[in-house]
Amino acid sequence: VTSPAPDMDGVTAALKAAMDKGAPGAMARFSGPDGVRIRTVGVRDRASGAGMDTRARFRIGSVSKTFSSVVLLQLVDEGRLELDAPVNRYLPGLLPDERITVRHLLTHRSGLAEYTDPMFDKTVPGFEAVRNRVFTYRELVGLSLALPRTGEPGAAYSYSNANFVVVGMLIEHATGTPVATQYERRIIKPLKLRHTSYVHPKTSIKGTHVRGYLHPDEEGAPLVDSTEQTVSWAQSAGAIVSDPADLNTFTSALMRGRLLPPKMLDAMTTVTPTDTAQTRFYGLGLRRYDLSCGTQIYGHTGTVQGYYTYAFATRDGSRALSAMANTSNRGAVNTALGGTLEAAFCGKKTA
Ligand SMILES: CC1(C)S[C@@H]2[C@H](NC(=O)CCCC[C@H](NC(=O)C[NH3+])C(=O)[O-])C(=O)N2[C@H]1C(=O)[O-]
Repeated sequence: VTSPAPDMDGVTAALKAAMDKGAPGAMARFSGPDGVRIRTVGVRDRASGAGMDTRARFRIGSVSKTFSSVVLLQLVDEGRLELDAPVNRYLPGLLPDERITVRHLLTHRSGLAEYTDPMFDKTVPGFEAVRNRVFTYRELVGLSLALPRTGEPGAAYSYSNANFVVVGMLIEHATGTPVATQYERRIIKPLKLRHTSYVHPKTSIKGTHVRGYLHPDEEGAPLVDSTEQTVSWAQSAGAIVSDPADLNTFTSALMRGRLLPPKMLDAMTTVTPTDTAQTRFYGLGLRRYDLSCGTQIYGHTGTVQGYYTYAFATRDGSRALSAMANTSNRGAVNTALGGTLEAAFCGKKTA
């Protein structure tokens, strides 16, 4: 079955809509059987006026969770961790409930509370309070445990960065190395992701990069340049830097089975619904979106101060799209940017 050609006019329209809603710029890169298509709108740097550029790096936020999930699932495949083992078997005393398992973390069903809700309740003050801070994993887990749990282990999906902070702790416990080493050895080097890095707690982004701009809560207040930050509030839940080409390489390679053996990839892509409409699903550190044309795409979304990201591929890895807009705290921008997915994977709408 031949797949539909991407509707790149539709992708451009979605990027322009993201700008209309408040993004200084946006970009998308599609990789498919007929090659690569790129589109850019607006600027990657408001001060210099430098145009958006698909060779520029940016913060991918929670797309990092899929990188962390791949490393953890490789460790499971190597017999060094067990998916259905209690987290406390590996990290004694860390969590107050022995029933919370490794799988509960990867599916956001642990009941661990989302500490970024209070942290970023006031968007700019919250960001300024942490942008140069360096947290330990245990401090972040402590912030979550200070809040009421969201449910019983295994009961309901409730997204929390805390889950993937603990995933980072498990990776470091099982390997005796920092997560950065594992990303490099297991994903970045094998896939030759030359513009992907985990530089926590450094605040700068090396090479050509996109500057990110945070919308304050107060309507009409000037944008805040949020490019430089440690992202220590997220770490293994959101601190990776990458670019569109590397993200497409990553999602395609993952779906083609280059990072995980078939049974582990099947486990990762076994999903449950996260919305009542049953078009949004979550597996093990991986989202599945069911598009209007029947195509199912797998990947992750990201929201980090100044950057919205989508990084998805088809189940056979033959088609991939990554899209980014350099603003955040502006839901309408995120929604508009999401329009690139339907255009890219479903092609031109027939009348
Ligand atoms: C589930 C999400 C959306 S939130 C989660 C993670 N990002 C964060 O936890 C940061 C949230 C605050 C970001 C900030 N918002 C505020 O400060 C609002 N007061 C902004 O918009 O820059 C990520 O990335 N994930 C997204 C994901 O997985 O798509």
